[in-house]
Amino acid sequence: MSSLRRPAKETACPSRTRPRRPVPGATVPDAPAPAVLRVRGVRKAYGRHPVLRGIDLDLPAGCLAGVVGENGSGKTTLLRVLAGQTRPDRGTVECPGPVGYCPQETVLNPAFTVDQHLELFHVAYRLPDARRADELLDALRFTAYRHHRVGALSGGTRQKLNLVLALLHDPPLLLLDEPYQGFDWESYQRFWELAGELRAAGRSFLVVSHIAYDTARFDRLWRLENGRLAPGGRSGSGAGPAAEG
Ligand SMILES: Nc1ncnc2c1ncn2[C@@H]1O[C@H](COP(=O)(O)OP(=O)(O)OP(=O)(O)O)[C@@H](O)[C@H]1O
Repeated sequence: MSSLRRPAKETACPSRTRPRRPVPGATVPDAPAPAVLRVRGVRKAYGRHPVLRGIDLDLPAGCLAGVVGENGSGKTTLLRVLAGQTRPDRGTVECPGPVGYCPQETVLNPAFTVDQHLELFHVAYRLPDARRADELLDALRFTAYRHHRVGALSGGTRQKLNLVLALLHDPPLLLLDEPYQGFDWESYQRFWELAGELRAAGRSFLVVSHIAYDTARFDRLWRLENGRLAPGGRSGSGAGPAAEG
């Protein structure tokens, strides 16, 4: 484990900042949101190929953060490290609560239906009822596919299921790898509506994408370059997601 480094200066999420000087007579502002993710000095190499060369990152509650970077820059590796699926060579990752991880590749069984996937995850998460699943299916408008086998779904619809499975247990931190890949325009908009509602309820997101279509939607945005996070990112074409299925 590496020694702790001082994090790069970051912009706080606007909705969660505590004013420096409270106005006399005003109600006492909320305390600063506790961190849902704290990353220090994370490094990862595959053989002699360094991919992450020292990642420092903090996320408070109720923050929509993005990481953009070119293909092969290490975004998936970073998310896998944060989700605990890949062990870093050095550094620390602290997240006190449960995590919802939506990987780039679907980890679904093509022979099972949408409903069967939901039932499996219900049991795994020990959820009391199916209410949240129903709400999420409705929010992403794919209730009609409940009884379809996943192998017969389009890529975009499979991705919706992937997203629902990551959100089902209402985790405080969501790690989403190219979450709107394959979405049509309406689904893309619905994704952002849902993300906005969850952020307002205090959930935090780290969204990884090779292109940031709407940089203004993020409270924080980094660019992963040469194994390090730099503030900001180049905007994409603005034309929305590349529909794939
Ligand atoms: N398991 C692995 N073994 C060896 N090299 C790997 C492994 N996984 C990723 N890499 C390499 O690490 C680098 C970063 O890959 P990664 O998938 O993290 O990038 P990415 O930014 O997510 O790419 P993309 O935008 O194409 O999804 C690439 O050069 C890739 O070939």
